[in-house]
Amino acid sequence: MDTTEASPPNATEFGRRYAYLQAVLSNLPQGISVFDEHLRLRVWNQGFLDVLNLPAGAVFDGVHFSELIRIPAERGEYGPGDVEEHIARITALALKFEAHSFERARPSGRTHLVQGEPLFIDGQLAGFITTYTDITERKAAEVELQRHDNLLQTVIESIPSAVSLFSKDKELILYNQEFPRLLDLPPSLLNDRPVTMEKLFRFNAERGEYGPGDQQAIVQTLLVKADQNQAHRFERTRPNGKTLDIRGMPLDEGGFVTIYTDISERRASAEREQLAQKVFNHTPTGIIFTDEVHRILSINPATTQMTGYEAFELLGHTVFGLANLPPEQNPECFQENVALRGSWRGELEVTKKSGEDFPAYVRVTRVDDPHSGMPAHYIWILADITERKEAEERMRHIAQHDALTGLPNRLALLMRLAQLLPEARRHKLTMAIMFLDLDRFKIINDTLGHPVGDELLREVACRLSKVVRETDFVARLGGDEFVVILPGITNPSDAAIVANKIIAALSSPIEAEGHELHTSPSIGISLFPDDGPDGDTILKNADTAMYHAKAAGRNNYQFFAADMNKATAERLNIERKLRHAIARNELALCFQPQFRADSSQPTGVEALIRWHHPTDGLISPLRFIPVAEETGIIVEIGEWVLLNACREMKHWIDAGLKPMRIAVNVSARQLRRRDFCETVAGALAGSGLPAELLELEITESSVMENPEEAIQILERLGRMGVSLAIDDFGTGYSSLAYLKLFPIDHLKIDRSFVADIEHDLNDRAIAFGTIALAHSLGLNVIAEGVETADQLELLRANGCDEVQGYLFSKPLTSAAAFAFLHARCRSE
Ligand SMILES: Nc1nc2c(ncn2[C@@H]2O[C@H](COP(=O)(O)O[C@H]3[C@@H](O)[C@H](n4cnc5c(=O)[nH]c(N)nc54)O[C@@H]3COP(=O)(O)O)[C@@H](O)[C@H]2O)c(=O)[nH]1
Repeated sequence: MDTTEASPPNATEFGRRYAYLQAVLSNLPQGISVFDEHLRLRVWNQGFLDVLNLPAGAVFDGVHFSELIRIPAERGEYGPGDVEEHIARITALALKFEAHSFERARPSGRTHLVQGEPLFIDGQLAGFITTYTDITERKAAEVELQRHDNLLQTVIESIPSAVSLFSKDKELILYNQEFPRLLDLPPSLLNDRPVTMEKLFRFNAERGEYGPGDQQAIVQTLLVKADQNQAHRFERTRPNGKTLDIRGMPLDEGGFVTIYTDISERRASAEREQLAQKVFNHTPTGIIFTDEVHRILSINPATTQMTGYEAFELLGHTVFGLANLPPEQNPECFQENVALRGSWRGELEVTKKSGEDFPAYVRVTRVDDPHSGMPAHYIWILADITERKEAEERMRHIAQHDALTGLPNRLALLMRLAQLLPEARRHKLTMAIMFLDLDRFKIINDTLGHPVGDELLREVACRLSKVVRETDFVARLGGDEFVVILPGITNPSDAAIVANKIIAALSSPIEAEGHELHTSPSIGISLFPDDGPDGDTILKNADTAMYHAKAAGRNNYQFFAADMNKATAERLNIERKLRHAIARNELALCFQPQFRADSSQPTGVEALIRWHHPTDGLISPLRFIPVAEETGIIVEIGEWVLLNACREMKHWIDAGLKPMRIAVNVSARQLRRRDFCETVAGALAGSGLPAELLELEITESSVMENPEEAIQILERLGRMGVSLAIDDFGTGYSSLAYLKLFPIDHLKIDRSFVADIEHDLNDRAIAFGTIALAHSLGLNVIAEGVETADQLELLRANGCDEVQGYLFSKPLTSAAAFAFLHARCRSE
């Protein structure tokens, strides 16, 4: 209808136009209704009646909207509930005159699209027009399409790969959830439609998915390939390490279906398998693959190399013919155990084809059947540990043996004791432990050098090992200390027999680096269980007994006695206190005068040390000098005595005493020190005493420890002007040959010979013989310990030159000695 005509229509024309309009309305495939602004029906067609299934009588010009909708409302077409409320609600909506569009399913089974638009005439609201389009068929087609789509989506979702479908225009039109997940495509990218192939290529190129290079060029190349519309398949490893298998298939109507499958695991397992095979073939470790009862199924080359067996020689045999289980374990128990626990590891002996055995570290691992879960196979891993075992053995030997002598060391001794003691306890056996120390070893080592000392120790070790039985045990603890264990002795005398054998074995001289050495052992013996319940105690007690053997004159043995420990404790106590004695000013000197035997004129004094301990009182030198010697403290004490004795005599001379000799005792240990002569020179220089007034008393035994060296030292001292006396003469074993060579001035007869000189003919013979000997060598003789006039007379009558003893004076304090000597000299 042309509505643009300029002149208004007349009534006829208007009627014609109205008829046209009615015809249009009647022929429209849709229903149509027009309500005015008061919701009164003004225009409608048959379609409107049909769609809403309204009786013809109910529809007339001016009927109100609410009257018309009452009909479907009463039929329940707006759902259950109050009819008036439905009418009021829908009428209120209509009164809003808003555009609307909705689909409504009718009871007839048909679906209508209801679309309403407000109607304006000359800019004024004039009602609304509603069209009712039957979309039943279209809906059905849409539903069917949707069903297909859903089906397709279900299918592609069920594919365990990512799937994408590009249209012939290269737009992404379909994909499953795996597609964005596997390719890490963000929703923002996929929701921003259209998603073109180029967009995806670009996105991937930018994030480096296709590797390095010019991104634009990469995208172009890919697009060119896509244009070729050919089926393709390739693998791509993504930057995240995942490997994808990508297959593209062109569609007949254009476009592409692409399937992306994650083959990372497949790839990795293939690589693992290859690697496992390489390991199997090239590892130096033996690998044996068995069935569930340990029958060999395959072996690797290393197993052949280790055992000498080729695979065909072992296949079908059980591993137990190769790897020997410990005797206490039988194969059945072993199998049960491994089946139960899943693995076993330990050391086994493996027998080679040659019959030889070698130690192997073995690990057995159960492999279960993946379906039944039952043990199906076992993997035996064998590592030849021969070298490790040998190295361990070497290390063990080094750790437990003394490098010098090859004897077991302290560690081995303790381990052996730990083994033997429980056995001895169980079988009620007696065991002897001998602690052995070499007499004079330190002197030999210090004076002749360590190589000589080492040679001596090696020879002693050799002799000890030969003396004892194979079942006995000899160890070196270090230095010159050895321990011998006699595990099963019947009674203590057995130990004494062995001790005597040891003394005899060491009595013959030892040749070392051109020196003929004489050594002897001091042996302490303790018995288990009598002398201690454990290894530590019996070792300690054997040591204590050894100390007593030394004190008893060396080259002997002593059995441990309980009271020895008391002596040891006292010795330790003295040592502890003695270390502070000088610093705490507890030491002092006293002086015993010496006289001419014929005229009783003073010839000098002997300086004697005294120790005034603040709580223990006066401690005799007989108690502390041996401890000082043994511990080496004597060196410091000796220097102190030397300096102070020289100072006293100088002080007395300065105070008016006629100059006379002062004798100072020197211990063997002092004499052995290389700087001894310098110490003496220092004392003389420090005191200002002339060297001729100093006499050093050196015991016979200390010069005889190393006579050759003693000669050199004594000669040096002689050249300095110091005179020398051999103290305690007769108690040791002086060699006359040496005595002649010593540059000495006095021989001092020990007081033990003087004490009984009146009654004991032997002592008398020794004393008189000493006087004669000394005189024949041009030496003066001084007798000590003269207590009686008869003793003096006997000595004097037999030519003794000088005397010292209580008969004349006891040792005196400095002041008393000065007064005594000063008075005697003045009266001369
Ligand atoms: N290395 C050092 N040894 C020293 C030193 N001072 C002492 N000693 C040695 O200690 C031992 C014991 O000495 P002491 O108790 O002093 O006894 C001396 C005299 O008191 C004692 N004596 C002297 N006359 C008599 C006597 O008529 N009867 C008797 N029963 N005893 C007497 O003799 C000891 C002197 O001995 P000696 O040295 O052998 O001349 C002793 O071995 C001392 O040597 C020291 O500073 N350093």
